[in-house]
Amino acid sequence: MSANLSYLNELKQNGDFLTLSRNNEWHLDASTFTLDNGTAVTVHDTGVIEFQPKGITTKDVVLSSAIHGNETAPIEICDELIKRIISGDLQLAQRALFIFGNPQSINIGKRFIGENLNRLFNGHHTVEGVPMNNERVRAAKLEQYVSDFYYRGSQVSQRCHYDLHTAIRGSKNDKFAVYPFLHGKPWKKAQLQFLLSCGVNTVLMMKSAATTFSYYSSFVHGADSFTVELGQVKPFGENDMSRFEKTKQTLTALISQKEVIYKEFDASDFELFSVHRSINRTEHVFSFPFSDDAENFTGFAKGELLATDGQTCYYAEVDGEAIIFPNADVALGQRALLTVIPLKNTDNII
Ligand SMILES: O=C(O)CCC(=O)N[C@@H](CCC(=O)O)C(=O)O
Ligand SMILES: [Zn+2]
Repeated sequence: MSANLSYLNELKQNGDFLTLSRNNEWHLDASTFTLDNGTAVTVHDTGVIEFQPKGITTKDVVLSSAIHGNETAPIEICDELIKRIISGDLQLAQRALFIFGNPQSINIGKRFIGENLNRLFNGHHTVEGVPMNNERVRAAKLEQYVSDFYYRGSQVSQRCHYDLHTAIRGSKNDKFAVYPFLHGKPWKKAQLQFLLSCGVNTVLMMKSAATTFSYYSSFVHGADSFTVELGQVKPFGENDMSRFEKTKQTLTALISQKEVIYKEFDASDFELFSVHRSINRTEHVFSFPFSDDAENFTGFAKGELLATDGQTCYYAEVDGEAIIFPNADVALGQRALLTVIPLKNTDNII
């Protein structure tokens, strides 16, 4: 065995792909092996591991976490699933690709190292005149791993991608998902039912293209794709894992069952929002009038101040315009705030 693949025996023994990835922050040599139950395991790179069960599958499932390294609960969920699969405790019925996006940022407990990885997808990693850095290289590779995974699958399989995050602030609606812009295609009840089963009853419908991982897999690969916010960010060891039980069970069923039957769609189970606008930080002097502990989904009355960007003041345009992801520390040119309003027209959900 090549010296670089000396990790294989240990991985087979302990299934600890997370530690292996954290010990190899930006690169790990590829390798493959087969579990006793016939599932083929392929390590593509650090943080990127694929499972192909024996027999016919109907879904190609991508589960990503650590696109932001300090968002630990999703990392713990995926770590547990990977260990259960490698130990043989969890037998898969569907193809699955797990991604720990940014192992070095996990190690330093920060959102990112040099640049926010989730602003670099859909080709934004490679821009003429902008120097590459580790995150840009990683975003390009992650796109390639996802493309290859979907292309190797059956072209009639359902593609899905759940990019698991936790939010910086607390949220009135603790768990919520971002449905990437579908360019006029309908939203899917079946996906909303999957989210509900995960404990996510709040969904924000985006209305423009984005540079996020979930938008990339949705737009480029036609995947049913979401950014899923599973609560507030916490360091390792401080997550109350009982809050993620429904999510874990639903993800487990998704990859281990041939078919999963969800509850019938009922619009009253959900709080659906339409993204009203995105406010970017364009000036060094940028501030919010509310405190750091103001929660996501806090609503403002029409005319109330929402943000100040240099000389520009942004006021709520409609009663109840609510704040999502306010962050005054983003890089210049990036999104500092989303606002949402209740979704009025649900005709486009099939
Ligand atoms: O709480 C925050 O401010 C950010 C949490 C987070 O990382 N959210 C994602 C959302 C991506 C999307 O809009 O689909 C992000 O900001 O990258
Ligand atoms: Zn995040």
